[in-house]
Amino acid sequence: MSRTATKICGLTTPDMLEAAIQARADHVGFNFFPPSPRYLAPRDAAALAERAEARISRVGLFVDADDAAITEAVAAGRLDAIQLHGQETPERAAQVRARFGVPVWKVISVASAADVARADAYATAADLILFDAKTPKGTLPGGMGLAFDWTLVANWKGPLAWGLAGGLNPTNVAEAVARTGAPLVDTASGVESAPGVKDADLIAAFCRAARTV
Ligand SMILES: O=C(O)c1ccccc1NCC(=O)[C@H](O)[C@H](O)COP(=O)(O)O
Repeated sequence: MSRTATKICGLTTPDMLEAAIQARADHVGFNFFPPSPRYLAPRDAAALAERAEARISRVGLFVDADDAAITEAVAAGRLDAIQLHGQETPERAAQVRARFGVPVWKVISVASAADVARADAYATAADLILFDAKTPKGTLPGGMGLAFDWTLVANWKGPLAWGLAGGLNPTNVAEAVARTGAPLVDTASGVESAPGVKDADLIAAFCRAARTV
């Protein structure tokens, strides 16, 4: 069985970045959605990206962003992948991949089996599906610390690589991996002491726990 990959999402400071690198996380997420408490302005992403270059993969998170916003962030954050966390259609995901030439991770917000089935439509449009919890109307589409029913994606045999997000933390991530077989796990609020404030010990504990399975 191969090692579970980890992504720490919503880093905003050099200390947080170093903590993720020290913990041997595989990816860090830069959040380019302005309403988020984890928002990173492109000029700040540039400084983090310089530190991160050749040390850890950088995934840029967007919610229904236009090409201009993605263009600025891809350059500033030296992005290795683009995570589409909004209502982007398969056509839009394919367009983003073609235009920016980096892998596209499409988030599918899950509350039912029908939501999981929506992933199939991205078979040729994206490179990875990230299953995350569906959040209540009027709230942020991610980063809310909400989990969904993991049995809906257990041992998912879809047409793409995949990962699991939503309410994962150092305490439950090993069980989540054991129960779903997720090859990649992603967390934001589960490794924070307050919204947007990452905790180095929690990041280390999360990465360690994800790899124990
Ligand atoms: O983190 C945010 O603030 C956020 C805002 C809007 C869209 C997505 C967001 N986060 C995306 C992530 O990749 C999170 O890791 C994922 O939603 C899980 O979050 P959490 O339940 O807090 O671990």
